[in-house]
This record gives sequence, structure tokens and C-alpha cells, in this order.
Amino acid sequence: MALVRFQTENFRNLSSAPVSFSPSFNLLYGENGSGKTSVLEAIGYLGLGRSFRVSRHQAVARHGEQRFTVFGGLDQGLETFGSDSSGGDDLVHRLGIGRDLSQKETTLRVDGVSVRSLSSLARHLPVSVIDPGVFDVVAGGPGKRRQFLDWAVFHVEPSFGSVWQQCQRVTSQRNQTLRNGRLDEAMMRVWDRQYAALSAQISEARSATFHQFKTAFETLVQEVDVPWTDGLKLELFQGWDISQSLESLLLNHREQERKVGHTLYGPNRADVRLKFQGRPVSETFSRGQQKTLVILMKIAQGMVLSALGKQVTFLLDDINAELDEGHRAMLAQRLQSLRCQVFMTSIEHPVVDQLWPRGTAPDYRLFHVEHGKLTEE
Ligand SMILES: Nc1ncnc2c1ncn2[C@@H]1O[C@H](COP(=O)(O)OP(=O)(O)OP(=O)(O)O)[C@@H](O)[C@H]1O
Repeated sequence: MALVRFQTENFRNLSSAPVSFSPSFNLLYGENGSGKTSVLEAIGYLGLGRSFRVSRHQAVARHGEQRFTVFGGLDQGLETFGSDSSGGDDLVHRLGIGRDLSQKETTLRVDGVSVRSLSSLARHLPVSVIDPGVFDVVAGGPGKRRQFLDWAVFHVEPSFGSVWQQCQRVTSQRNQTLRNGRLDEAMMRVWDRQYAALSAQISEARSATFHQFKTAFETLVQEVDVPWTDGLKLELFQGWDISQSLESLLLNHREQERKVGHTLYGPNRADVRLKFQGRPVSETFSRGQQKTLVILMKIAQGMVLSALGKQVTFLLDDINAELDEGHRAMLAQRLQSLRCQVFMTSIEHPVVDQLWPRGTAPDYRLFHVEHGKLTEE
């Protein structure tokens, strides 16, 4: 599915005028501070339930306003091969997310009906962001790579979101018991059993998606011919040595966990380890190679979802500042062949011939952004 209708109220500096987007490429250009990132950020709210650039909802509500809303209309998009979206009014889903700052309340709506869980909204619009912060997937800590992997697992395995939430609840109860002065061993064993069962489900889902991701990644690096990836190894670490039972591992490390006061083994410690000749790529690859690697990993995720018939909406924020012309073209052409929906921002008017060989550009819409208003050209 693709986001073809869009409207916001009180979202940063954005105008509340409704906008129609292409189910394929949307190129947004405008000067600094015009509102390009805000458009992507608002789209991100529909697919992620939060901002991809700030942690507090307050920051995105227009100054002086107590409530903001984002609406999106989805059509069939390009996901069913051979039956492209008409671009007409055949909306398949209507999504809405609003936040009341004074009540500290988020409202979610799917097709006019209030829903409680964010996943009910987010599963309709798989949003993948490529902005300057994305390079932390390689350069940053394991949490960034877990987030990267879990985004795909969430869209591949329908039950993953709820199992993950249950596991978070059990982990926090387990941690509270660990922190109690006198350890209640009987209670710990109850938590251990529940935690181990949920961890096994999470690990299984992660492992299945990771396998698909790795296969897609290996295919991709062969096709785009990046010789410096020879010797690169992608491995999933599940958060403990899975040749051992998690329950007995926890029992054997009771004293260690009691001292630190939290759970040290399990899915919260998982990582996608990226190694080149046995050493972390963050220590061996150049900045440029690390950036290219993240882009290839993002495309490989797109391949996994695309193979399941899901259209990913990519938000590419200011990639001109991060990627050279050749890599930008590679990215645009790959996303075109995966039939993704793409929103791409730039300060300068985009040069379409630099992204696709002449005559091969997909259907795209071009928008000039000025003072928060989008004007189609
Ligand atoms: N809460 C808010 N309420 C009103 N305006 C805001 C709010 N937050 C930011 N702005 C303003 O919104 C404008 C748009 O910012 P945005 O980051 O979207 O611009 P941009 O076009 O992506 O700029 P750049 O090219 O510099 O990255 C800026 O002028 C900013 O000062």
C-alpha cells in the first residue's frame, strides 16, 4: 500500500492543506527551514507512531498549540504486480494519529475506528527512514541494530509486536524482583520460566527474518558489485549462547544479576554483528563504506518485505549531504525496481537525470516546499 493522501493539523510549520502523493516517487525540494523534514516526520508518525528525529511529542506540535494530528489515506499502491494504483480515490485505509499534550494522550484511528495498539496502525504503512542518523546502525551500539532488525521482524511476523510487549512486561517485573532486598527465589523461577518462553518466541521470529534478510543482502552485494564486502560477515547474536537453555543460564547467574539489579541475558541483549575479517566493521570500514553498508542493509530489508508483497515507504531525508551521486542513483534505481514508495528531500531542485538514466525515471511527483506549504510542479 502507499500513502497517497496526507494532511496535518498543527504539525510543526506545516500547512493544513491536503496533499496528494504519488504511490511511487515524491521529490520534495525547498530551502533550509521550509518544512521538508517535517513532512517526512509527519509521515513517519503514521508508520512508526513517533518522530524519527526527536523523542518528545511536544517538539512537533506547532508552537503554542496543545494538539496535533496527522491523517493519511492509503491506496493499493504498487504492491500487487500488474495492478498499479490508479492514483484515484480508491482509498483502502484511512489512518489517523493525534496527540493531546495537556492530556498526554495519543489517539489512533484506522478507517474511522479508534484502536488502542500502535501496531494496528503501523502495520499498514511500513516506513523506513534513511536520514543522517541512520548510519548509527553500523557505528552505534547494539540497540540501533536490534531496532533495525525488529522493524523487519514486526512486518514479517504478525505476532511479534505483542510477544515483544509481553516480554518487556515480564522483564520489568523480573528486574523488580531482582532488586528486592531479599530475593524471592520461588518468584524468580516463575519469571524465569515466562521470560524464557517469550524469549524463545522472539528469537525464533528474529532468526527467521534475519535469515531472509541475510540472503537478500548477499544477493544484493553480488548484483551491485561492491568488492570491499568480501570477507564481511553478518551474524545474529540472540542475547545469550543459544546452545544453552536460557532458564538454566539465568539460574546459574542469579547472583551476578542480583548484584547489577537487571536481566543480563536474553533478547534485550541481541545484536546483529557486522564483522570484517573477524573485527567489527565500525573499526575497520571507512565512513563512506559504513554509509554504503547501511544503505545496502536498508535495501535488503526492502527486498524482504517486497518478496512478501508489501510495499515499503522510504523516507530519504537530505541524502545529497550524505551520499555521492553514484550511490544516490544506485539507491533510487533499486527502490524503483522494488516498487517502493519514496519521499526524497533536497535543498536544490532535483536533477532527475542524475538519479535514473534518461527515459527510465519512474512516475514521480515534484513538490516545492515553502513556509510549510507543498506546491506541486
Ligand atoms: N513546533 C514547531 N512549531 C512551528 N514551527 C516549527 C516547530 N518546530 C520547528 N519549526 C519550524 O519549522 C520549520 C521547518 O523545519 P524543517 O526541519 O522541517 O525544515 P527543512 O526544510 O527540513 O530544513 P533543512 O533543509 O534545514 O533541514 C523551521 O523553520 C522550524 O523553525
